[in-house]
Amino acid sequence: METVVDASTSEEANGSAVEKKPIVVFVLGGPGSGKGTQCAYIVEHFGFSHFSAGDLLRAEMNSGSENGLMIRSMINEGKIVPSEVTVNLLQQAMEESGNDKFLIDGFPRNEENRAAFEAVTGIEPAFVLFFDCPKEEMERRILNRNQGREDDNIETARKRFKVFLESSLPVVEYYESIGKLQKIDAARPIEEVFESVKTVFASINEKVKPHGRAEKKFTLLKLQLKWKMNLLRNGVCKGY
Ligand SMILES: Nc1ncnc2c1ncn2[C@@H]1O[C@H](COP(=O)(O)OP(=O)(O)OP(=O)(O)O)[C@@H](O)[C@H]1O
Ligand SMILES: O=c1ccn([C@@H]2O[C@H](COP(=O)(O)O)[C@@H](O)[C@H]2O)c(=O)[nH]1
Ligand SMILES: [Mg+2]
Repeated sequence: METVVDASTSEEANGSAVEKKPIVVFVLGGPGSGKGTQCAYIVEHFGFSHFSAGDLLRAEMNSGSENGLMIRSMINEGKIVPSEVTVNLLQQAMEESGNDKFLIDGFPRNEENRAAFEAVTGIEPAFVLFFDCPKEEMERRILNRNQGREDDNIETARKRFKVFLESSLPVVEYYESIGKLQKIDAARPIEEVFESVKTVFASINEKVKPHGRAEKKFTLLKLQLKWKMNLLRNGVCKGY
């Protein structure tokens, strides 16, 4: 597996810094594999902002927005919500965070998601964490979660798992093929899983050093401008 390359510290041959891009880490894994749990620890230790695409969609669903009914029906069927909706929510959350280091949890879910995020934001992940967990263990965790999620029932869990195998695993395999995948054995107790996660982040920590305050603000302004230009150029998201 190739070592992680961080987009934020690219330098020209003469050593002068060119562009500081936001640092994005995608966090993938089957339903109930422990993505949200581990992200909370990563935030605490490594100063990232964490955005779960599923959480953003559930908030949008409950906000009374025009997409609410569509999102509810997709979530209850374990289906993948159209990219323009999810990318829009992620982009908004990233802009509003004031941070420039992001953990994007549960996204991209399929190839279309992956391509849309890249086309709209111009950002590729520094690396991708993949929580690898057996189906039976994921099922057990979902059914014991008890957080009032409408999709935490055996019927929807199985649909989500099928969609994960058919649509999300190919994305995981894509990142493996380009050397960006960091695979973690997620079947172990939470603390043990986090030990492995820590090792991954510690080994790339030098490369993902936090930007200074002024630098951070400048990065975000450039980011917003770039997104707007990408939209004008590509028109990827019909909803804008
Ligand atoms: N390593 C672990 N061992 C045992 N239980 C765990 C572990 N990690 C997480 N859990 C528990 O399993 C449940 C699912 O975890 P979590 O919500 O983090 O998964 P997720 O990957 O975000 O799921 P989803 O894709 O459905 O959002 C939670 O109740 C959590 O406390
Ligand atoms: O990028 C995404 C993320 C999620 N969904 C939908 O939400 C549910 C729940 O997602 P969790 O990651 O388990 O919170 C998922 O089954 C999808 O229906 C999505 O469409 N796109
Ligand atoms: Mg989650």
